[in-house]
Amino acid sequence: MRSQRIIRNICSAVIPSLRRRVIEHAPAASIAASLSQPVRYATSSSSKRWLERQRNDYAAKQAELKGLRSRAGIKLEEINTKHNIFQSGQTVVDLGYAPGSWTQIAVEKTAPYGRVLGVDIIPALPPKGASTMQGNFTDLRVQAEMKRFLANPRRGRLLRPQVTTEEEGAVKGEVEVASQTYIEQERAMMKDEEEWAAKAGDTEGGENSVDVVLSDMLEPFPMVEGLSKMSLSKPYRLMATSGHTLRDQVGSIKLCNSALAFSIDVLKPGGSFVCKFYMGGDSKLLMEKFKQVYNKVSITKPKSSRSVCYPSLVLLFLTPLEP
Ligand SMILES: C[S@@+](CC[C@H](N)C(=O)[O-])C[C@H]1O[C@@H](n2cnc3c(N)ncnc32)[C@H](O)[C@@H]1O
Repeated sequence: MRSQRIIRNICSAVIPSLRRRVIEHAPAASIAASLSQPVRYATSSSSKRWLERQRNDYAAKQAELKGLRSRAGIKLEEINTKHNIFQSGQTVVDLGYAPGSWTQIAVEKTAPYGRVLGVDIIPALPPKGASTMQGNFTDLRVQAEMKRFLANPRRGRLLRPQVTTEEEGAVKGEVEVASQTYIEQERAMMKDEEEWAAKAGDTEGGENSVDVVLSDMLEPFPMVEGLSKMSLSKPYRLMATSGHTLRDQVGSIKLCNSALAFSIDVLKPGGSFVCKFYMGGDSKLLMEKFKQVYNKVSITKPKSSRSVCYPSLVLLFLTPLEP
């Protein structure tokens, strides 16, 4: 009886939903067994529906074929095909990058000399070729750190071309890369960053440093389950939407306002801003703000966007910025 009570207490502190579903009627042994089997979630009827939908979803299949971390990357590809946002060598900032498929697309489209900086409030493995920070984007100290990163045009950028084919290797950099060890390359990069930090002092900088700002942030919802996924390779996904339309719209618009202010600070004239938000509520007001700042404002709903109970729109803003 005592051991059952101890386990019950641990469970109630860690996984409230399990407490409700399992503990009330289960003996201690089966409680322990169920704790070691998070697969439970995958067998619920909503998870089955989700798996079924993923199986029949062309964007999910495409994403899997391309090795993307989620189907969201296919939406960004569609937007890029339509509006031609990315060029090789650009600097891209991805706000709310986790799990990382927009970042993956940005890295691919700006290769080999581009640089991509992702920021997210949850921990997630940085996609290959990108730099990432973990923090709450709405915190101005996090934004200051990002601006300091962006101010140094060499930071986060591959200084020498990646040798991918024999032909490319023969053109540039092959001898230099081959003659340097990994440690030597790391040391050179650290020296460069130290010199830059000494030169820049405490200033944030970062104005006119970014070609594309992406924002796919959604207002996080408090964690209620899924804590077992809290790892770098399999991060816990903050629940994206709460199911309460107005709450989600308000949260999404708040994050867009933050991203808009940041984009004004860092975007180069002629740069682009891609921002997702839920239409409704104050979104008309937000649109007016965007129109005051950007020359061209275009609303687009990618083919691969799922139709949800209220329309989720991806907005594309093309500059130049007004003086
Ligand atoms: C829909 S997901 C982004 C998916 C991503 N574009 C991709 O392709 O994989 C939204 C992300 O926004 C992040 N987010 C929400 N609020 C944030 C904040 N204040 N600061 C940083 N990230 C935030 C969430 O943690 C979540 O990972």
